[in-house]
Amino acid sequence: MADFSYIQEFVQTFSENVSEVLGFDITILNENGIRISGTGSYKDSIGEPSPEGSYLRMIMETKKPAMIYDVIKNESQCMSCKFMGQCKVSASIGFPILKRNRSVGVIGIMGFSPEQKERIIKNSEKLIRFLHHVSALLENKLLLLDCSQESGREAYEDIDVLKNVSFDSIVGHNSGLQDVIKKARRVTNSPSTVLIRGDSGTGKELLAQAIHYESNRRKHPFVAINCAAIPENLLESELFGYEGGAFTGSRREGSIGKFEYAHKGTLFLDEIGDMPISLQAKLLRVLQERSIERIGGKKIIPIDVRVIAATHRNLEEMVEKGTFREDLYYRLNVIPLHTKPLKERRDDIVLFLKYFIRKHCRILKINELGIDPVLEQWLIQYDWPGNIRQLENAVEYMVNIAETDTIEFDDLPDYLNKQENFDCFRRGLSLEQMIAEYEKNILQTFYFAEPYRNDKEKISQTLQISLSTLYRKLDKYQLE
Ligand SMILES: Nc1ncnc2c1ncn2[C@@H]1O[C@H](COP(=O)(O)OP(=O)(O)OP(=O)(O)O)[C@@H](O)[C@H]1O
Repeated sequence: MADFSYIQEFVQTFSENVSEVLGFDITILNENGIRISGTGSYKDSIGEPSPEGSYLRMIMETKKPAMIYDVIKNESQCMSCKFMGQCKVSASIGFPILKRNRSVGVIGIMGFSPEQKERIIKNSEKLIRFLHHVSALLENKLLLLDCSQESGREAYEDIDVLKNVSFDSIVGHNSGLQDVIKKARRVTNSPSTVLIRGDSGTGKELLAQAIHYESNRRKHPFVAINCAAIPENLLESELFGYEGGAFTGSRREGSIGKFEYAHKGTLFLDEIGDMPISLQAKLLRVLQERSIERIGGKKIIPIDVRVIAATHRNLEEMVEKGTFREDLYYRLNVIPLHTKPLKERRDDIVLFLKYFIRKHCRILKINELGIDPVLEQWLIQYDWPGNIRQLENAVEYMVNIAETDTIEFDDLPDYLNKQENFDCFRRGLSLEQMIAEYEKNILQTFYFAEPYRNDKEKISQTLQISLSTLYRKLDKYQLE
């Protein structure tokens, strides 16, 4: 479901325009009380939590608009605010932002001078009506975004894995996997950094999500960033954000980074081994000091983020070669978890096949398909280089392509065809014929491979058969 993090840029530009027209400062908080837009002095605290007990937070709770016009005397609304003594606001009107009647934020018109105070008091009704419209507009914007996300996702609606992930949504009985889950369960509520190691497509991100959604941070964002997919110069601003005008081409109003988005939640740093060494030092500082500085900014912004990092790289080797900082390695590797490749947990493949067949039949709204038992065995012994992701893609393909209510060999995708010889299964050949097929393939490969091409003596030596046997077989398979 969309929240303000999806439209932060829009909300900030909108606030600036409204502020210019009305002649007041504008600020908007999200449902966690984080400032997601602000003009004037509020601009400096975008991404930061607003003061606990502030009257804007109170509006979010009561879902009712409110006005203050004398902060010092207005005890009922400002008493519990930590910043009451230092507050420079002369008057303000706040209006809740609701989404389907649920409080998702609050917008405030803020006056500081006596003149602004007077205008707010004099025009309060009009301003409240105006804020009502703004609030409805923002609600519509979020709902529209939900719709566009939903239409892309509609087909997946019933599928467990796309709902809040839990450890129960991780498929697999394999004892190694269960040990990992057991360990992960124990550390869900700890703030300590987790480092998940494992090949691509082995469920590292899924495990990270399960840790987040089962932790006491679940109501706050799970933010993922792939350090390998973003160019070095952009990665820094993506992570830490920047102030307006921090560099050529940057947005006028600046931008908050993933660390700030993930405040109180979890930041998943995927492919951490690919993080440029120049950024590693900065990341280490953030992990140690629990605060960030935006690019071009001077302010220290405290952050409360749990970091889960993942990589398929051999970090120890990288440390030795000097391409990964040793101090960062130790800082990240506090709780190490390992996800195993499919070939080390073949006992789970049958479960995955059933799970993915069911999932994709539901997506296509067709009855659940069966699978040819010989094909099932073949899939179990197949060496899945792309792991679970590749297995799922293959199943998705087969479910789409199958013509009967059972998935057959003919339904296998071509890219699997090329890697393994299974034509023999397909045609229902006898064992003798299958062996012959296999033998022919081997001879063909050697006969045409560059270092052996036509060199029968070399081929016979390598395959440890006599030259005459080789001639006989080449003749049998008509390879000459
Ligand atoms: N145990 C599991 N149960 C169900 N689905 C799984 C499991 N493990 C992985 N998957 C699915 O396989 C796909 C790949 O998993 P994921 O993205 O978590 O892997 P990864 O190790 O983070 O991959 P990469 O390193 O390439 O980013 C996802 O669609 C995920 O939902």
